[in-house]
Amino acid sequence: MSDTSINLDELRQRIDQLDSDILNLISERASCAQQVAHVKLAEDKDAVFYRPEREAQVLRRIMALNKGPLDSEEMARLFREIMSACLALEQPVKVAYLGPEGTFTQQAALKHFGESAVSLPMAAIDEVFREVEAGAVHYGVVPVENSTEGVVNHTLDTFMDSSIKICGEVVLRIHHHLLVSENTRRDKVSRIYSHPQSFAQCRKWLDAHYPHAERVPVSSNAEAAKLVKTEWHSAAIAGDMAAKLYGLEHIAEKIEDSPDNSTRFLIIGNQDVPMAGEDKTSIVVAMRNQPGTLHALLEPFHRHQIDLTRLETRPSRTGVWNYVFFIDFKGHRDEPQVAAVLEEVRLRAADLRVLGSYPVGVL
Ligand SMILES: O=C(O)C(=O)C[C@]1(C(=O)O)C=C[C@@H](O)C=C1
Repeated sequence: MSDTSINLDELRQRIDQLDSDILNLISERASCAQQVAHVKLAEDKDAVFYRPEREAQVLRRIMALNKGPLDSEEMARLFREIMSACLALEQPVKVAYLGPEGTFTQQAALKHFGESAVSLPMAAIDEVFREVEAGAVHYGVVPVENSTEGVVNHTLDTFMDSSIKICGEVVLRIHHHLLVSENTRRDKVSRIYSHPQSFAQCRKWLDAHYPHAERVPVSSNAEAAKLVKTEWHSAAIAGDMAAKLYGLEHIAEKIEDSPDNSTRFLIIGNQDVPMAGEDKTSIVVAMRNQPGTLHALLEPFHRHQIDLTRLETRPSRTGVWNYVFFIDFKGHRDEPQVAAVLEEVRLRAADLRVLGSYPVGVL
């Protein structure tokens, strides 16, 4: 045997030993999580098991401690899954998302909660809200804005009629691929299915590579992937989850026009989340229609040096609310400075509702 094979055996023995150590440590961690569940139940019989602020702290700490060679995001993803499995021991978490199966929203749900969460597809954004409000699921995941296409108005509008809270956010890099089935004649693609937003995000690429193919908009990327299965001359634009779900092959990868195309999703639920250390707050404010309204609304943020991360205006759907503003800013409602701003804005507004303070997305 050569030297290399002796080294290989030795290295594999070391890996086996390390795996046994990791196994024991993960089991010990899981037992700890089980004990945490008992403590929570002893304190409150309706205890909430999922703790977004704690999860954010655990992941950030791991990223800060990591010395490589694995990069910090990769390491955090491994711990994400360990924590997901630990939470499932305490209570399997049920999450509704904007379906069907295979959408980017499902990918976002699993990125945030890990693979041990039970994810349930819903046909529409309001159904996700309803399921959470009714207590049929613990949390919901809905898209709220895309870096290329802007805000998802339907999600914002649904907040106006709901008492639901925002418990978290997750940002997903969106990669679109041109997909075909094994029966597709790759040289004869004359029709492409996708969601209108995906067509918009891949327009330049399509104009350059498939200028003559018919572009057929459908309700989701996953639906597009499903349709392609049965048509020999069609392709779909969709993401990895849909490709895997329907067993499709890639003709071209990452065809989005903007290399940092990403979508932000909100985690909605019924709980107020304590401070994690790096938080955001989302509010909806109704202002009277009079000169200087926007200045009056924003001035306290400027004076208290609070960083606004998003401002959207939506038409009010009642007579009293002339303008409705959705505002996201850095900080938690329990921080004195944020509480002071909220009080000032409340005095100037016709109405103000805090949709939630929650940890800034970690992964
Ligand atoms: O610290 C807790 O409250 C736990 O339940 C433990 C734990 C973990 O595995 O670290 C699991 C689930 C929670 O969402 C947060 C953290």
